[in-house]
Amino acid sequence: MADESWRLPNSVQQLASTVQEPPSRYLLREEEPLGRNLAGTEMPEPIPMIDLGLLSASNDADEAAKLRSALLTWGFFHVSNHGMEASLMDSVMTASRDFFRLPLEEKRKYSNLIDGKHFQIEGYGNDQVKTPNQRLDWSDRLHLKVEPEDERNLDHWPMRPESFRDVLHEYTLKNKRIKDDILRAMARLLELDEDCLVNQFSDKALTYARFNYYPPCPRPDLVLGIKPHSDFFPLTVLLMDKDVQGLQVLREGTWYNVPTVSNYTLLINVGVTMEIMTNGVFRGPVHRVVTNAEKERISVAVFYGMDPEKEIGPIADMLNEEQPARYRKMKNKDFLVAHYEHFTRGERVVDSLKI
Ligand SMILES: O=C(O)CCC(=O)C(=O)O
Ligand SMILES: [Fe+2]
Repeated sequence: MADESWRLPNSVQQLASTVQEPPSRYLLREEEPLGRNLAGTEMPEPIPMIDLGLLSASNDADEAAKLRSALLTWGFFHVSNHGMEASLMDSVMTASRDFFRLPLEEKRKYSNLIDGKHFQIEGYGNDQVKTPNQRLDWSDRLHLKVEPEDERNLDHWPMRPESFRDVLHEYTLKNKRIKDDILRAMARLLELDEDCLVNQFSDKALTYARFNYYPPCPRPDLVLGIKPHSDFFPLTVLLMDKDVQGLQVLREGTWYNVPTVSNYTLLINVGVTMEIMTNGVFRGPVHRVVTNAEKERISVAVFYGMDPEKEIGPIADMLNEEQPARYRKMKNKDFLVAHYEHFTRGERVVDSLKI
């Protein structure tokens, strides 16, 4: 029988503690479409910081202008004054760190491989490996469905550290309000009805949390923590490691380093579904994560998606004769499958939907 062991990736955390050189499957190749220079460039101006409390309470014109500029240039923005307690943000980071510190056999209880073989989206592990020469990312992750709440697969929710489940539940509740405030502000910028974007997310809408763990890497010049991608779901709320930089954003052909933030802000970005809904006005930025030779890095992303049965397409109120639809419609769940196909090849699914 053919050797299929290439389908089963290692825990990168374990690899990092045992090898001097990353195996060749992790190394960037010369023909890398977006370049092999991983150093990144300093941003010409920082990603805007939006005072969400001010923006939500009074639709403050300066904050709205900053949000518009952030969405049109970076596709990313920081939010402060968002109402989430600093202590909760610390607890999320601590629970994540404690989870990844558990022995491998404990983490594997939540594996994303059924019977150690068949890939599923939820659980602890790595990307699906589809071909023997697929380049692999230098990270492990835990990916969990958090909403709809009655569809949570608690089998995948860690029992250790003990606080993990409660902390994630609490974090999800607090994040939801932040997401709605942001969506309302974005709808106002588009001169849509204020609830137009919020209403795209029904009670069947999917929300996933993804805990990313990037171990130290002996070759940060040749290995990526996460390959270039645009997020799929309309909105991502990211809690970044306060001490270790790693995220890079692509803008007009240049990779920019996103500096760490020491205060309790959240980093928000839009994804390709938002790009389609807004008919290409708010574009899902391409980003990637580089590794660090000495330090581990952790991030926690919450991805806000839609009902899988819903059809995704440009919002009707945004279309007219001058602005015809630029993207085909597609059922969300079919779109998600197409996204993962493109993702493992390092391509953007949204480009395949352009009319
Ligand atoms: O680790 C980060 O800063 C970004 C992670 C990311 O891009 C993702 O999980 O989609
Ligand atoms: Fe991402």
